[in-house]
Amino acid sequence: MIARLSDFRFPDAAARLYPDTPDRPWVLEVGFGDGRFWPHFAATFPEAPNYLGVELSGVSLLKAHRRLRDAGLDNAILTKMPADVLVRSVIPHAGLDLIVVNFPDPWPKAGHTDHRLLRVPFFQLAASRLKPGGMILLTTDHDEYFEFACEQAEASGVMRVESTDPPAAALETKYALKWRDLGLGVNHARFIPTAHQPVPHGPTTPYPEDPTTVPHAVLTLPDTFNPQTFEKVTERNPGSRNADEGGAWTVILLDLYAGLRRDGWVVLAHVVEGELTQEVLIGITAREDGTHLVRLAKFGGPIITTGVKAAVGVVTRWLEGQDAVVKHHGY
Ligand SMILES: C[S@@+](CC[C@H](N)C(=O)[O-])C[C@H]1O[C@@H](n2cnc3c(N)ncnc32)[C@H](O)[C@@H]1O
Repeated sequence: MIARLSDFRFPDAAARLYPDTPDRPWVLEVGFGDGRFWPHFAATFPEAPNYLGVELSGVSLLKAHRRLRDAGLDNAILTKMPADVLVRSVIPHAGLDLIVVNFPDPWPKAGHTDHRLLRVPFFQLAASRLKPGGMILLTTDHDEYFEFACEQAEASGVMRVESTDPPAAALETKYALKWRDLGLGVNHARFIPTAHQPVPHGPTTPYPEDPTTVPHAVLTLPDTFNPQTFEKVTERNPGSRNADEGGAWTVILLDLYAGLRRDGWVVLAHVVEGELTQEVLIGITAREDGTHLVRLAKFGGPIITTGVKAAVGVVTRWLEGQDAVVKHHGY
């Protein structure tokens, strides 16, 4: 099954995601590519563990989905988003038994190591999300990234490193076969948490069922409001040190569209928060009492983050700049 970010809870629970098999171990694979690892690895268990796969590539997602469906792996969920977002916002504390990373992108160029997944912050996050006895398995052909990851795990203060042989299934992935054909060897390590300090999930919530709690504002537009052009608007916030108050965000209002069916407009906004980006629509709709409602639309399945609430604020402030008078802030 394929899940979108908006299909999850923040944090979620294995019992909700896998209602038929809630008591099985829970395995996360990061960057599953075309999905060859899981059918091989799952077959080494008497019953397939619950599986969550996260990938950035939509093409890979579809290939892997077909492969897992054909293998009859019903308790497998695939999702397309950055791994960091999934692990931080969706995975509960002490939720996972295993995190598998096979042949992660090595970002080999000088100055690009900040793009690597396996750095101190990810190890600390992973230690918080793994159960006692859980671990991360890394298999990679890239010697330099392997050493870097081992150093980062030690530096995290919450992981110990064991070098062992990779599971056979990790040698059957598309990249494993590619490196094998080139005659290259692989490195494998287990990263085992030595502490499970909780890392907060942040203030993310699903799109509310109750419309009154959707981020919004109520305002009066001047009679003269009839925009014929729109200049892009960008606002940035460097973020709070307190993760529960949300991190840095950038909001770009890209365009404004007039409704043809009823009195109103829609703003297209691009919201960036670390690895997470969302394109959201914010409606500006006439109400019976003559005021207008500025509200985040459900279209596109947005989740409510600090940056998405801020986007409603950016639209509201832009309208104030067009002489609107705000009656109520609800964001
Ligand atoms: C070198 S490929 C390896 C694919 C597969 N594991 C294999 O062994 O064949 C790395 C994969 O990780 C994915 N990826 C890179 N960064 C990611 C991230 N932050 N979150 C999720 N997937 C990511 C890429 O899209 C790519 O498919």
